[in-house]
Amino acid sequence: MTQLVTANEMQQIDQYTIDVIGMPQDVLIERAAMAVVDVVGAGHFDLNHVLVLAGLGNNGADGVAIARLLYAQGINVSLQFVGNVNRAKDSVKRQLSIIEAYGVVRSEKSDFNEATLIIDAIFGVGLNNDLPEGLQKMIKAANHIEKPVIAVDVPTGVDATTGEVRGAALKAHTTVTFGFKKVGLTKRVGGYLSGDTIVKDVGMLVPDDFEFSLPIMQATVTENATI
Ligand SMILES: NC(=O)C1=CN([C@@H]2O[C@H](COP(=O)(O)OP(=O)(O)OC[C@H]3O[C@@H](n4cnc5c(N)ncnc54)[C@H](OP(=O)(O)O)[C@@H]3O)[C@@H](O)[C@H]2O)[C@@H](O)CC1
Ligand SMILES: [K+]
Repeated sequence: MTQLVTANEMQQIDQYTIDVIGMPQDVLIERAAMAVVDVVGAGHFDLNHVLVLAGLGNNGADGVAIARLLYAQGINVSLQFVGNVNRAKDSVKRQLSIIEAYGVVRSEKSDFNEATLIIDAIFGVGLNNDLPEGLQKMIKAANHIEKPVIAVDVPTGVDATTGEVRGAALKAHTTVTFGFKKVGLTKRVGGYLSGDTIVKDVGMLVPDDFEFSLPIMQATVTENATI
């Protein structure tokens, strides 16, 4: 039984948790990062060279925190910031200043070929337009060499509500999504590109009077194999 949410509903829940409950945003980001690091370390991926792609919003903040945690575990990780770092949100800038102290390698170009695993933390539920041309090209190149990708919250380029692709989208082996399963991960191309989707609780709270607009998704047939 999975409650599905739209991107907007997830953002409302995020904001309620931070603004009303008073949960610090950096705590949510750290818990999101730890949730992804758990999946990275679960033994299904070659961690010889992990490449984290981080964007300029909170999805990117998750990515920078993930790079820091992997580095602290002694994993060979490099961080590529995607976008104009001057336009990055404060949450990302805080993570970038913390990671400076750890000495994590920052890679400017996409060294996809050396990477054995890509962590996609470019865009999440805040995607609100088609991706910029340059990023579309990068994503198509990454999909072409078929490196395993773990998507943070939503595969970059997938609309978390409609499941449509906004110009181009990374194909994920696994998507670690926070709080609730975004409906865009279950339908149209989004359902295919998200790969195995794991929902992880990061401590978000739902207002008592919150009205979900979507039904609770019955478990898929395979999950009901006993019937
Ligand atoms: N909130 C929380 O507490 C928690 C959030 N969490 C994480 O935050 C993620 C949501 O973060 P987010 O809202 O910052 O949006 P995100 O997806 O990072 O996009 C970044 C910015 O990019 C921009 N942009 C959008 N589309 C664009 C395009 N096509 N081309 C170019 N630019 C584009 C747009 O900026 P704008 O254009 O609106 O100025 C947008 O703001 C969520 O998925 C989860 O991973 C977790 O840590 C748990 C706690
Ligand atoms: K992402």
